Amino acid sequence: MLEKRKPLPIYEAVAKIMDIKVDRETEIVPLKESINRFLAEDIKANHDVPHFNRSPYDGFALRAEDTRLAESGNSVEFEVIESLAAGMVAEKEVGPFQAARIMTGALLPEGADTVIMLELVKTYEKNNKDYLSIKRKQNSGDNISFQGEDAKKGDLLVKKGTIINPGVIAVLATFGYHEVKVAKKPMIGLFATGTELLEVSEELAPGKIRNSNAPMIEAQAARAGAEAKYYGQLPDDIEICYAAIKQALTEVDILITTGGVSVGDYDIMPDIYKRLEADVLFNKVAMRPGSVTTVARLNHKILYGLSGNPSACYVGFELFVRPVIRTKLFSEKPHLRKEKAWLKVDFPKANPFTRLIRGSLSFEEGRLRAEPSGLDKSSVVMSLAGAGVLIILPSGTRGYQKGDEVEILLLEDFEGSKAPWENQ
Ligand SMILES: Nc1nc2c(c(=O)[nH]1)N[C@H]1C(S)=C(S)[C@@H](COP(=O)(O)OP(=O)(O)OC[C@H]3O[C@@H](n4cnc5c(N)ncnc54)[C@H](O)[C@@H]3O)O[C@H]1N2
Ligand code: MOO
Ligand SMILES: [Mg+2]
Repeated sequence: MLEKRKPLPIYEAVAKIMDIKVDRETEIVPLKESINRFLAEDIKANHDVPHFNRSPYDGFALRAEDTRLAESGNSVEFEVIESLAAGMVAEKEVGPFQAARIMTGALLPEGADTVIMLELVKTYEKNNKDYLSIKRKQNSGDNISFQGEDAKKGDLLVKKGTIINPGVIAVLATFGYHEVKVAKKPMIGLFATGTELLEVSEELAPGKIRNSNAPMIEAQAARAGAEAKYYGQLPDDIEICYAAIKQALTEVDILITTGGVSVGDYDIMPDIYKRLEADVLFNKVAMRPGSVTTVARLNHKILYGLSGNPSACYVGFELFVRPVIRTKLFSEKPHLRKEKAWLKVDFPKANPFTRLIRGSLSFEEGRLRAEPSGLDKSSVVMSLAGAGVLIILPSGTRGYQKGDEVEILLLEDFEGSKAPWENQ
């Protein structure tokens, strides 16, 4: 008689995993290689930005008080005493009725408190000297990029755990970070189990299928910010699997296997956990796909037994592996980001388990709509290609109708969420 498995609600399964204390390591990488890595320290402004008052326009820097009488019927004349390109420092102070020609980005000369745009002045020469006249009053502070207007020294700009995007790179460059302290990419061991599996490059044969889970998980790990160490395919043979898994556990702290976790004659992972004397946290989750997802602990190591069925494997990774990776990457929002959308189709069938439909999003009449990206079956691959979200359909006695508001989990988002699971 088969041992009866107790399905755990998703939030309990997630909580059990998140209770495990994981270590976090850091490393220093060149700024240019830091894209998509996770910051391992808060970034604070180590100086004001800009660190001097500067001109936002090509024009003339002068004293606003001297323009008091300038108006359309009355032009006021200024002598141009020097010309300032960006990067230059003025040699002269701007005195009464004097102006310095100035370019965008140049340090404002002493004495000047406003800049007038080149287009608004008339320039001319008189007695071998340069002059300008203006017919418009300026106020002190007009057209100046003030010191510290972008960032003040000491401001907290980017928090630890933030993914480094091109904007963050610009911030880091501004403050002189030619090297950045980032979280080390977690290394995750990976085996695909199944005697039926062919390598991707192999020709099809009767009863055999190509191994799509391993490359998929490698890509999911990369998307989450980790690296997968792929140990290869294993036949459904307990001795071979046990030896290979035991060896891999000497090298990695997180080990994923796919396949062999259900109740079939060749589903050997439960016996392997027993032999390893690993503590099985759960072996059934009240969700579909991925109900057979099994997670076990061996000291501080985590063993993930993801389903062999591709859609179940995919969902199991996103719900249970990704948040651990993101936690190791210092993220305070390690889970998939949760938002709301309207259903575009009916789901008339009630389900005893929460369903996570692989879906895509669109905007219609200003509203976010979600619809399945393919067949909603645990064994399918094709719906994964178009999946941008997981549509959450909580378990219960009723189905769902087109137009119902539902929660969705975003698969390709940089924000994440703190705790998406409440009672499911
Ligand atoms: N009597 C029962 N049968 C099944 C149950 C159950 O509760 N009672 N659960 C079903 C559910 S739900 C799922 S999901 C699957 C889980 O199966 P396993 O995790 O044990 O995985 P396998 O049996 O090894 O393979 C399942 C399926 O996936 C294909 N597969 C496996 N590995 C790969 C891979 N690397 N790439 C692509 N496809 C792969 C494999 O050929 C099988 O078709 O069990 C149900 N059965
Ligand atoms: O683990 Mo299964 O995916 O619920 O279909
Ligand atoms: Mg099986």
